[in-house]
Amino acid sequence: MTRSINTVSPAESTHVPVMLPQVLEFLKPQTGAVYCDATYGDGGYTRAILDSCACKVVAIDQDPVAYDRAQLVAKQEQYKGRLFPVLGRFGEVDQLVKQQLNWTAPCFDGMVFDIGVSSGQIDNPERGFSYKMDGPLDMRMFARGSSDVEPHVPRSITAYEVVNYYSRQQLADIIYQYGGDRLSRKIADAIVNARTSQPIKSTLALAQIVQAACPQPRWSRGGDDMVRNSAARTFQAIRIHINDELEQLRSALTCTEDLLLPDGRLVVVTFHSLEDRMVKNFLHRCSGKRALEATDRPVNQFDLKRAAHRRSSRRRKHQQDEEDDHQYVYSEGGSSVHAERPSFELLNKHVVQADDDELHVNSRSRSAKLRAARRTSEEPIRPFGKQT
Ligand SMILES: C[S@@+](CC[C@H](N)C(=O)[O-])C[C@H]1O[C@@H](n2cnc3c(N)ncnc32)[C@H](O)[C@@H]1O
Repeated sequence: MTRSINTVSPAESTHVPVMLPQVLEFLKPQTGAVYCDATYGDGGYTRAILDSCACKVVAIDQDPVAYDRAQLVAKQEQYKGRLFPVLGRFGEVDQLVKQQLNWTAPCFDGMVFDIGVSSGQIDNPERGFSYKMDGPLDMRMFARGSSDVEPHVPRSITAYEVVNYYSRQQLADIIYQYGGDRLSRKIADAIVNARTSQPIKSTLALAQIVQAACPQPRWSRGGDDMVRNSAARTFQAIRIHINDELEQLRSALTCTEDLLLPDGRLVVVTFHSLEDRMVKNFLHRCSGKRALEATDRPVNQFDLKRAAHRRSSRRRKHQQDEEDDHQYVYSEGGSSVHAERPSFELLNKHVVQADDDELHVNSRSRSAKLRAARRTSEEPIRPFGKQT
């Protein structure tokens, strides 16, 4: 297999940063300050932060290709001594900072997260993220490709293993939970039936199986890929599962309370309703706002027509929130300190979304949601429990 991804240069950058002006507006970079870009990707945010004033940036990415790219950028004259690339997962950002930089918390004046995949990852068929281009079923963000063994990144299953070895029920659960596809059982059936004759080896083979199981209804033509295309949703679901994306975010949010200096700013851009809900919940609890009411919860955008199902899933979510609340009250000894001594102050009352101009030039920004907050000087609240 040819592997053009091994050689990178800063000029190869293909990712158009989402809501960049808004990110800078909320982060407010200051001369002499130190920021953490927890999702370096193609470096769009990092370069903009560094270009805005004489500050420093710690740039984290779990993708070795992004890390290599960051190292090249760090050698450029204008960024020398100001950009610190770190290879690793943002869910362990506290450990990365301690072990790789030898810094102690709190150490950041601002942290920014741009959750998800970069265009560079999607557009490289060898990474296996795209249902539109043929490639191996990989989808690991923390490896260069399925044929690589990286000594310094975690070993994990690939999409090949998920698709060919997971049970029908496991597949249906993943596709429903992370892809929001109400036809998840039908898709899981189609995958299990197809693999009885021979293993499913490529992205296009998987996409064809899913699309054949759920042909695109005529009413759904046009609009967002995620809304109209079952293959897009199935690929997203498998990617989220393989890269443990929700758990990574949950753990990273908890780390921000320890790593941000008083007055430090947190900016998070998400592309999935489950992620946005997690960020909203975290910031609301840390800022002393009530936990989300059942009616506030983002409903699964793909399930709008299924009211009955929605009601039962709300009941499940409500139960989950009650469990979270219980855990919180338990860890804080039953007092409601979060309301009196909030660790964050919200910077935007309503979620920020891309404006029409950006939507026009970057369709990827359609589902992006930005939330921002300022760290107070109060003790961490850790609404998701303590870091282990
Ligand atoms: C949407 S891109 C970021 C794009 C970047 N803001 C830019 O302007 O170029 C997301 C990046 O985050 C990385 N990423 C995703 N999950 C991660 C995790 N848990 N730890 C570290 N990096 C992660 C991906 O590898 C990808 O490069």
